[in-house]
Amino acid sequence: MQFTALPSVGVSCRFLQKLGNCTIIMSVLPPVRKDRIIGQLPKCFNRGAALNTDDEFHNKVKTACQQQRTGTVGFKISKVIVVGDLAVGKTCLINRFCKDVFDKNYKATIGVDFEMERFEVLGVPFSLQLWDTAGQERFKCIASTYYRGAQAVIIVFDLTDVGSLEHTRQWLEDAMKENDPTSVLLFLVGTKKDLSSPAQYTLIEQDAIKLADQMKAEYWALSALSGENVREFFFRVASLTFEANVLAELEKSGSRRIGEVVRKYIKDHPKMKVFVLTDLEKLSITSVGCGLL
Ligand SMILES: Nc1nc2c(ncn2[C@@H]2O[C@H](COP(=O)(O)OP(=O)(O)OP(=O)(O)O)[C@@H](O)[C@H]2O)c(=O)[nH]1
Ligand SMILES: [Mg+2]
Repeated sequence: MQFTALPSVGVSCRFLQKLGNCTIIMSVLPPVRKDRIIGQLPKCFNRGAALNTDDEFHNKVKTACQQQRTGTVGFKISKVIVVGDLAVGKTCLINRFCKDVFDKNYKATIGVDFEMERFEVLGVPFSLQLWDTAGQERFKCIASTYYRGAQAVIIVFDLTDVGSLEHTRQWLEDAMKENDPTSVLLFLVGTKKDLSSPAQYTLIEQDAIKLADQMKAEYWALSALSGENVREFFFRVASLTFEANVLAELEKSGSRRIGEVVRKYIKDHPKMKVFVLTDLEKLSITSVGCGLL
């Protein structure tokens, strides 16, 4: 077996692997940055408007990650879309977290932009695909074509602009047209905290918490300019989407395991035909019959 290093492309390092006449190109990612490692479930921002108030990751998720169960906790990616009115600060928020920069000049996003952020959660590689969509009406049509398949939706408003909070209902409705509401995690995020006075902040926060409760979203307030709560927020998004992702996989692999037991039995008894009716929803075998072939 022979390996040849190729020039690196983006963050990945590529190798040519020779297997007989066959050449395989393998991509090897560098290790996850030390400041993207999550070992504990990060706290919510406000216990009155949180998706969950647990102190730790779900036990089933911790156990699966400890045992590194193949197929259940392999490399994972979740799609996250960021929506909200124009100029509320979506791009600045993503840029503060992913690149640690802040631009005070407004440059409208045209259609969509995309960032990939890599984490390690409970020892398992995990990536967030962050889709930064345009808030301007004329680009909405293009942006909405990227909504489908989101595991989390971040709805952004400007803490100094009540109108942008009111419009979040419409953004949610549009995002949900393309997604399954039962499996998407929602976050309602107020930006530009540095610009609002304590009195102004308290007022808008009351409305935002009420709305978050109605939407079943988790509420956060932050500032891309100062960086306040930005890292905490994205760690929370990464952790909750990871947890939901692993729980969904565990549920699926539970159903697969029953199928595997049945297949094995048939193989061990080639002259016997085994009929098995399973209730995959409840993961229970409801009836079994057999006969000679
Ligand atoms: N003071 C302050 N200004 C901010 C903050 N976040 C964003 N801004 C400013 O708000 C303006 C709009 O920010 P963007 O991030 O481009 O807004 P957007 O939501 O991506 O806008 P579209 O791409 O048009 O949808 C810019 O001038 C930013 O500098 C913040 O936390 N504090
Ligand atoms: Mg933008």
